[in-house]
Amino acid sequence: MTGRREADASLDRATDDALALFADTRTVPEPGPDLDPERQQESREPGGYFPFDEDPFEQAPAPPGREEPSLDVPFAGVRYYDATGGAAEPKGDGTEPSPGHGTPWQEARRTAARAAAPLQPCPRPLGDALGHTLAAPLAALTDLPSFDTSAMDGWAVAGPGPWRLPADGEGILAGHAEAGVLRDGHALRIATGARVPAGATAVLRSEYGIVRDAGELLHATRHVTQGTDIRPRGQECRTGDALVPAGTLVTPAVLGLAAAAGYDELTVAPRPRVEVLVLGDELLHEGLPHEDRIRDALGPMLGPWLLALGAEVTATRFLGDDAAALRAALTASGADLVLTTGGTAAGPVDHVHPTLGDLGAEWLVDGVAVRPGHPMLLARYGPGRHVVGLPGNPLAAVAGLLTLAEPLLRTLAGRAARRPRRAVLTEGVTGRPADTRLVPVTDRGEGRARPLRFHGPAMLRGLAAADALAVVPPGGAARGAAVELLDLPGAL
Ligand SMILES: Nc1nc2c(c(=O)[nH]1)N[C@H]1C(S)=C(S)[C@@H](COP(=O)(O)OP(=O)(O)OC[C@H]3O[C@@H](n4cnc5c(N)ncnc54)[C@H](O)[C@@H]3O)O[C@H]1N2
Ligand code: MOO
Repeated sequence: MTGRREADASLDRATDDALALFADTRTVPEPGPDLDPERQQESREPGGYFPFDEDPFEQAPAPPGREEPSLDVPFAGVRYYDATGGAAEPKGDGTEPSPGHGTPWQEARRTAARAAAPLQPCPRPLGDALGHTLAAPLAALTDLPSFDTSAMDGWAVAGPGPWRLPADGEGILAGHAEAGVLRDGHALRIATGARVPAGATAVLRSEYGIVRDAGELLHATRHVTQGTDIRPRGQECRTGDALVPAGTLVTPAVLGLAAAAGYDELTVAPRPRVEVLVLGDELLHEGLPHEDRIRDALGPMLGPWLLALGAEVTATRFLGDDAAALRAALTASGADLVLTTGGTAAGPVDHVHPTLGDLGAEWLVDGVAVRPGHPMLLARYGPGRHVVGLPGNPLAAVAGLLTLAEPLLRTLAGRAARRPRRAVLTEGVTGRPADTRLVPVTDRGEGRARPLRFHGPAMLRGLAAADALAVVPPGGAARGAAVELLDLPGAL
């Protein structure tokens, strides 16, 4: 235990330094638990239980026989596709890029962000604007408050006390102000939010006043100065002030502010329309996996995440491994973005590349130097018609969603880029020299992120326990190195 505490203390000390030196994350990994998916443990532990003082997601070396197959072995017969369109046959002359090469991860994200222009803004009623992006700055249509307002229940007073009260006990309620001038030396009951009458110099809270002389005179138990407990007109904003900039996501708070500032509708970028095409004959949509068939894990995941990314899912279609159906669905789609899952590699029924090639697609990103997810792709197959191909392995698909679909949707929806979040790793992460790694991590607080087990490309167990994906630069990162975190859409 002492050793662990000392290690934590030394990590704490390292945290600030490492965050300050964030740009330099390509530190050599220290020897430590091995997180390389090629060698990582599969998802079972003997008995399936963990002692309470152990974290079930703590890394552990892979027991023999449970390793994932190595990705370092070049594939025989793999087809490579050029970036200019169409499918290129393997040249077979040894000049093909080795699997794992592709567009560098950061460049792929930049390309995706620049692939499209923001959609045409449109007005939306407030009640229908949540989750959209403001296409114009929200400028106040009124001063806020729009009149001098009492901040407390009590009395509006004019000049120094004691003050004379009206014989009939009259007062002012919010929304019921009578025009009238309060004369010096007089007071009037007032409610929070009511308009302060002309002539009033302050509001005396009810707990700071005593009424004497048969209800005729008000005495203060605290000193009140000019303006006490009055919210002056325009205190929060003046008409025309920019309240939030264009590109802001319409949250419940933005809706409230817009209503307070006088809006009935907002000018927003429409949600990009996304059609999801789930490929694979092996997929089941209910019940237990059986024989050689498995449950579709992507259909249920992508819809909610796309919504959280600002998109509207117009349809989710299950096409099996049918090239003609894929071609027909792509051709018929009117979506801003078609998202396919599976079929991006070079297997006998991997139809995504050949079909896009047949449609004359322009390849914007064809493979990314990232693990998992390297076969992901982005192509344009007509004006304003984009397709992101996600690999079939579920964690690889999520890597593709956040690498290519997220920046493209952000641009289409006119959303401002978020400031990258950073954290230092509590464990070193190994990596291949040319590939960025995206590793599920939990947020340990104070800028620390703990890499999780069960992060193989075909696994979702680590991701389901994660707060974010850590972006580990090529070559890996040492314990204590600062890395960027990609928030998972559900946790935004
Ligand atoms: N010759 C090569 N083979 C493979 C390569 C390669 O470079 N050359 N890359 C491997 C990697 S890495 C990945 S990732 C996958 C990508 O393959 P595809 O995009 O073609 O996907 P599929 O082959 O259709 O499926 C892969 C895997 O994922 C399962 N899957 C598919 N869809 C779903 C779903 N909706 N829910 C759950 N699981 C799904 C599928 O059954 C396969 O097990 O290619 C490697 N091969
Ligand atoms: O490693 Mo693959 O790229 O499973 O995604």
